[in-house]
Amino acid sequence: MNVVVAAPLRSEALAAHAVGALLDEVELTPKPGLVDRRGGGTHTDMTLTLMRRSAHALYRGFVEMARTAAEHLLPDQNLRVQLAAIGRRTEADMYEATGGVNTHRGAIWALGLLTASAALLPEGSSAEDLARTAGLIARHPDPGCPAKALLSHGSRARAQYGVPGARGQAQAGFPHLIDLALPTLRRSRAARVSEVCARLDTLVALMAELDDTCVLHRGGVHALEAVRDGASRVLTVGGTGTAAGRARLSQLDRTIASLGVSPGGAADLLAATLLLDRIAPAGSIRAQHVSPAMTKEASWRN
Ligand SMILES: CC(C)(COP(=O)(O)OP(=O)(O)OC[C@H]1O[C@@H](n2cnc3c(N)ncnc32)[C@H](O)[C@@H]1O)[C@@H](O)C(=O)NCCC(=O)NCCS
Ligand SMILES: Nc1ncnc2c1ncn2[C@@H]1O[C@H](COP(=O)(O)OP(=O)(O)OP(=O)(O)O)[C@@H](O)[C@H]1O
Repeated sequence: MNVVVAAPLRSEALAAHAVGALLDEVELTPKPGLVDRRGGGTHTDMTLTLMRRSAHALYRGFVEMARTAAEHLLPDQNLRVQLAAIGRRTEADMYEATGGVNTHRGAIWALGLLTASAALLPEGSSAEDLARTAGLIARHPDPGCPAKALLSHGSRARAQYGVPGARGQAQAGFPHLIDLALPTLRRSRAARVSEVCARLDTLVALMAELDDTCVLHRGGVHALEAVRDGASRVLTVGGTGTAAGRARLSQLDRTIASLGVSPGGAADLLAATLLLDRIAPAGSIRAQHVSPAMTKEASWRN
């Protein structure tokens, strides 16, 4: 039964889910290269405590995004402008909480858009509808975008390697969430692996497919290919719920440590997947759609 929650309370509930999803992501262990319960991964400026503090600091911004979206009837340019301003204020909250470290910039973007679209659409909307509506919002121009944003690591990687990055992923309606990550999470659960393994499988599936600008800017194409190949090798032996998959995950961990890169984009999309899993009912995902990513993923399950 879907309980209809009054708009202000719903905004707070959605924001709490967004923060909860970020905490679930960071606590998940072992994640190659990323901050987890073992430590900072390949990040010298981040700890688990810092990531937790950062996630909590984003609550206010997510509430504001949800409230603003709830007041709108359409995912229009006006909403985009308002969300961008809130997004930048939320980034400032993050930097204040972390002493200037970029702990969640990509996550504010992805989870902010999804939180806003959940507030805009009726409760119980499907993950597909939430992702599509988030994409509609993201496709509007951002006139307040400061010129220095063009110097971000993601912008540079996009220009140098011609990949769509975080912006392109959102503008396309988060295809990696809908066609790959959420189906992987739910399929791994249905195969009765532990919840930790289902989430790790989801992260690894994302790492195997994503053009992650975090990896590209630190390690270039060679590193991205090594990450994707290592992640695919975990999946081809049945995922992290198997002994062989676990051994290959450890190997991937060592590869990523030696390359000194970090799959931050995959981590963001894992958190976004966990948010959709919390707020969109299971079974509402397109079951018929088969993308190349899913076909590839299906091959490791056979
Ligand atoms: C679009 C954003 C992410 C900036 O992206 P850009 O690539 O220029 O910058 P930056 O390198 O700082 O951040 C990119 C981050 O996205 C993540 N990421 C990397 N690759 C990918 C990918 N392929 N898919 C998804 N996320 C990715 C990583 O965590 C990375 O750190 C965003 O920060 C932004 O424009 N913010 C402005 C505020 C705004 O509009 N907010 C409104 C909605 S909440
Ligand atoms: N558990 C996690 N560990 C590390 N990064 C994460 C994690 N979860 C999400 N991320 C994402 O990774 C991004 C940080 O990655 P990274 O530090 O590589 O970015 P950067 O600041 O652009 O680069 P650099 O640190 O090389 O200067 C954040 O935007 C954040 O959203």
